[in-house]
Amino acid sequence: MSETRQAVANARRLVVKVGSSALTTAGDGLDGRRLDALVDAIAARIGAGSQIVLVSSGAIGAGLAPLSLAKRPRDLASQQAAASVGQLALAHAYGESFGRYSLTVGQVLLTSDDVVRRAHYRNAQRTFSRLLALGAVPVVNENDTVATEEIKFGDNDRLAALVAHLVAADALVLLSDVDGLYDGDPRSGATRRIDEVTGDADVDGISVGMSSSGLGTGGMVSKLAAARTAAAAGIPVLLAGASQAADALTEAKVGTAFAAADSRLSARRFWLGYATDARGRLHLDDGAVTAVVRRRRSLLAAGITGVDGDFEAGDVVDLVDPAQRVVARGVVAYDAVELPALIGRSSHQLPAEQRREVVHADDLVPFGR
Ligand SMILES: Nc1ncnc2c1ncn2[C@@H]1O[C@H](COP(=O)(O)OP(=O)(O)O)[C@@H](O)[C@H]1O
Ligand SMILES: N[C@@H](CCC(=O)OP(=O)(O)O)C(=O)O
Repeated sequence: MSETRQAVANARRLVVKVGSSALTTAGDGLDGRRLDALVDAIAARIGAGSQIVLVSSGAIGAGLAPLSLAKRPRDLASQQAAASVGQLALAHAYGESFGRYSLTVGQVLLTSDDVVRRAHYRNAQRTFSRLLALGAVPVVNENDTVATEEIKFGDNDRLAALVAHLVAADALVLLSDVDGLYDGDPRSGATRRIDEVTGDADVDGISVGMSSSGLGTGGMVSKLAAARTAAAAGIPVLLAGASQAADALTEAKVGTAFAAADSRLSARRFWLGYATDARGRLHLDDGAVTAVVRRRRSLLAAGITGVDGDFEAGDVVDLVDPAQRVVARGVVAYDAVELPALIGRSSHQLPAEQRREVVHADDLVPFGR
């Protein structure tokens, strides 16, 4: 068995994420039978000595039927109303289901602010560690009723990866309605499941699509991004079907395994690269991409071809290559309004006070491995 699968099978602390499509059905809401089967698998792993943090989607899906909504609404306010009703049903269902094993659950609702702001981050960390020390199972979801468009995590796959970092998990298990990552969108015809992903090269060129169930949000795109985030934090990931939860949580021989990166990013670089959102974009020419990504150099004004966004010095920006791919992220040293006069010019053409790097190498996280 691969080292990654072994690491998942042996992990002492795991984050398990389950998607809406694995727990709810559009017309009928929460599916108690599937929820119980998931809880059976988690309780067995806890019984075998592991600690588990459960990140569960499904609040919006569970709130539809009680509010007589036929399908997931599109507007934020109705989604938030559905989440408000559904989260209560979800928490109640987990309480009852884990109760069959005399396990107590604790609800943790988070917004991205809670991960980005240091004081909130530390508080959440303390709560998780105390819940686990007391033998409770933390059940996490995004705090949908207060999260506005800009502060929404966007999807619980990303939330799960950030929580895995926050609780220093040894493994992340993503459970969905699909039994792994396929080399093309399974809806588009013959495709093959990928067994193991060791780096970006293994997933380059495969077609990943959005959710098919109408209940999930991120589809495979967000699962791949979450796996990359966890890998950067040094955490191995297993992506499998929720119906395979029992196998995934014992021998970990099912689904797609994503290896953790060899070197774990420091907490600050992890935050910079993965936990925050960028406030703007700097477009780089090929020479600057090579300097920044391969040679780990600072970004100078000479290699920048364009600027988007209304950011200030100290904000986080994405660095984009000529093919429009985000190749790195970093803290910018100038306000957006200052840059147009500097870009494309080499240092000796600039006044002394504008010769500093646009993004210093110490404040830069290149992507791709
Ligand atoms: N390359 C791919 N491999 C596997 N699934 C894919 C791929 N591309 C798109 N998908 C779709 O992504 C869906 C899972 O995402 P989603 O519905 O958001 O799940 P969840 O609710 O578990 O977060 C699958 O049901 C599948 O239709
Ligand atoms: N917070 C939302 C879930 C958002 C979400 O990411 O859903 P999914 O893609 O099914 O994991 C809810 O509970 O409905």
